[in-house]
Amino acid sequence: MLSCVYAGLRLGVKAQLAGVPIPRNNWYRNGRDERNYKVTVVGAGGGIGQPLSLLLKQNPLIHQLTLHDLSKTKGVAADLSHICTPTQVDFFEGVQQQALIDALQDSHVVVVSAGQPRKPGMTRGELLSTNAAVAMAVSCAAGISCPQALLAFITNPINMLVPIAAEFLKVKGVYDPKRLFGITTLDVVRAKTFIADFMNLNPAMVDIPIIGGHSGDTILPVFSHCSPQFTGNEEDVERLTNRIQQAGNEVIEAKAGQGSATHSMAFASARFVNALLRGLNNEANVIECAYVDSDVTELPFFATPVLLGPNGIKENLGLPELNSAEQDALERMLPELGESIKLAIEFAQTVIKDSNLKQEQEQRKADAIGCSSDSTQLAQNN
Ligand SMILES: NC(=O)c1ccc[n+]([C@@H]2O[C@H](COP(=O)([O-])OP(=O)(O)OC[C@H]3O[C@@H](n4cnc5c(N)ncnc54)[C@H](O)[C@@H]3O)[C@@H](O)[C@H]2O)c1
Ligand SMILES: O=C(O)C[C@H](O)C(=O)O
Repeated sequence: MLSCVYAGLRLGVKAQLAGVPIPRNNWYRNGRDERNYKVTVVGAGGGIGQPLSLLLKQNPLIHQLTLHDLSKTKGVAADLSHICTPTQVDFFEGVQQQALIDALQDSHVVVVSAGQPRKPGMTRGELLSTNAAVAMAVSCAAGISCPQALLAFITNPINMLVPIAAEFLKVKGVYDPKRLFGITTLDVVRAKTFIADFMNLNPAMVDIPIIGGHSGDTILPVFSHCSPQFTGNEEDVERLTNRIQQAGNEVIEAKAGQGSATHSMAFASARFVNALLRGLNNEANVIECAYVDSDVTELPFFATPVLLGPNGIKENLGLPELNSAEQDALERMLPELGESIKLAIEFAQTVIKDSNLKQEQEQRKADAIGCSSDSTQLAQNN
């Protein structure tokens, strides 16, 4: 470990002496330690969680990487801990909520990839019944252990789990719409790749906003704002839009029942987490598309480009100006996305009503207005 650090420092000094700029991402740069953040990965033993944790172990802003899953994190953590970067790795595992509460303690960022992936022929919406419990467990644990953390969900159905998480965070009295995210970066990563292929460019040169949500027609790439300008015709836009919208199925079919996208999602989510951390670090102009609490359309959640800062979302940059085909696509998608959000909120409210969380919420309201314990009891009985 130490020899790695010294080798890194030597390389850094040599590069400086030779007038070679030290790459931005090198963790040994200038002896300056900006490694300030604790990131917890929930679902860290899974297909996404493992490669995501590998990428985060190399992130220069993370001092503590905590892995949580029902099982497997002991081995993954031991394995990652041998990698010669200064990031400390620890793990928690087990089905008990306490393991999650302990894992999340004082996290700055929590990234959630826990839950089942689709099988061929399934829609993302069909994952709701199994994966809603993850949104509930993580939100409740975050409310206790890290109410200020940025919470970023990978788990599907993103369009529904983010509104569900918001409901549980509200019950816990810790909902901050600027700190809750559904990660849609994979759609952007795919769009950059497919457009770069078409235009014979390096994908790193391509940028395009993707708005809406994360499933089928709700994924809307805004080709009129592609940079550099998209050179194809209308048919090319239609064909590539369709490929971006269906790219999840492309991977699921190729994996033939062995899960959905994992490595590309690990790449996309590591990039998104890095953007959140750069925002926390107060870097300028950190912009990513994400599915967030929103007032840019009539829907309460919507993906748009957001400017990130020390408290999460600094500014929602809103809808880019749309051409008429994009405006039509937006109007077509709104009812479907709106219906998913409505169902999700109803689902969460039913669970809340049937659980003792409602009582907890009433108690907190009563405490806030300084009620006596007698009147609190009355409120609970009602
Ligand atoms: N947002 C996106 O763009 C995107 C992209 C790809 C996949 N996904 C979604 O990510 C999720 C995970 O995919 P995967 O391929 O990693 O699945 P996976 O089955 O390989 O891994 C999921 C992991 O979650 C763990 N888990 C399940 N319930 C848990 C709980 N309550 N607490 C802690 N851990 C729990 C499992 O033990 C498993 O290790 C799926 O829902 C998938 O649809 C989203
Ligand atoms: O397609 C899936 O179910 C996984 C993910 O949402 C994807 O877009 O690859």
